[in-house]
Amino acid sequence: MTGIFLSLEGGEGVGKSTQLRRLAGALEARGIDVLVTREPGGSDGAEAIRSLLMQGDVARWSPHAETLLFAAARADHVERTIRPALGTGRWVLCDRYVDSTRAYQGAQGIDDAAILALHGFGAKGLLPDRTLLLDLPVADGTVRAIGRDAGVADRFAARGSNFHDAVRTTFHGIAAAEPERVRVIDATGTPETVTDRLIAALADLLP
Ligand SMILES: Nc1ncnc2c1ncn2[C@@H]1O[C@H](COP(=O)(O)OP(=O)(O)OP(=O)(O)O)[C@@H](O)[C@H]1O
Ligand SMILES: Cc1cn([C@H]2C[C@H](O)[C@@H](COP(=O)(O)O)O2)c(=O)[nH]c1=O
Repeated sequence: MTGIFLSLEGGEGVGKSTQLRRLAGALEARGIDVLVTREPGGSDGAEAIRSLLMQGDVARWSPHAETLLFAAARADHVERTIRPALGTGRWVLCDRYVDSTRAYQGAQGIDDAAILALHGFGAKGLLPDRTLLLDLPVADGTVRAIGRDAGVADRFAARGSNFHDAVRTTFHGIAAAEPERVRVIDATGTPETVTDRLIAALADLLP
């Protein structure tokens, strides 16, 4: 029995965590056994690496070191959490995955082929069955995130709008290159409206 692997992607404050919870509820209401997880994190080792990645000065890690830390966290997460859950038939809903590395570390000059090679080694290349890319203008996501965090930004959110524009552009490039896996979801409007769009983008996978 193999479950379905879904990832939610997008920039800061677009509503991934909100939609992950709402989507999990909607799937459970259909009788689907769901595991909600996140990156970086999702296993004991990966959560420990998350603390290293999220705290401290913006320049704490070089882009190369940062990329390796994300890949190491993902390797542990996939091995200890994601594959076992999929193996028992559960649906895994993951808040960010390898496309975030391609977008965020890619925006710092890390080569996409190198990121995918690391992913091939660390996670044996596991990709989601469907990636839902929540799309919102950077300024709108920033307003949402500031409202949530009361102005306290982590190492990534603290970067400027040029960086976040590059992240959004890279996400769009991935979606254009892999339209079957990656669906762009308009993240404007109410949470209810956005959830309806997500469910529609999963119609072919639902039982
Ligand atoms: N559709 C929506 N309309 C208005 N506000 C929203 C909507 N969805 C989420 N929010 C609010 O925006 C803020 C950011 O949402 P959320 O934490 O889900 O985003 P995120 O994409 O997970 O952010 P990050 O990547 O920064 O962790 C929260 O305060 C949330 O309540
Ligand atoms: C998986 C992953 C994440 N990031 C960045 C993106 C975000 O700014 C943070 C995670 O914060 P969140 O509130 O949990 O979304 O980490 C990254 O740069 N590269 C990655 O692979």
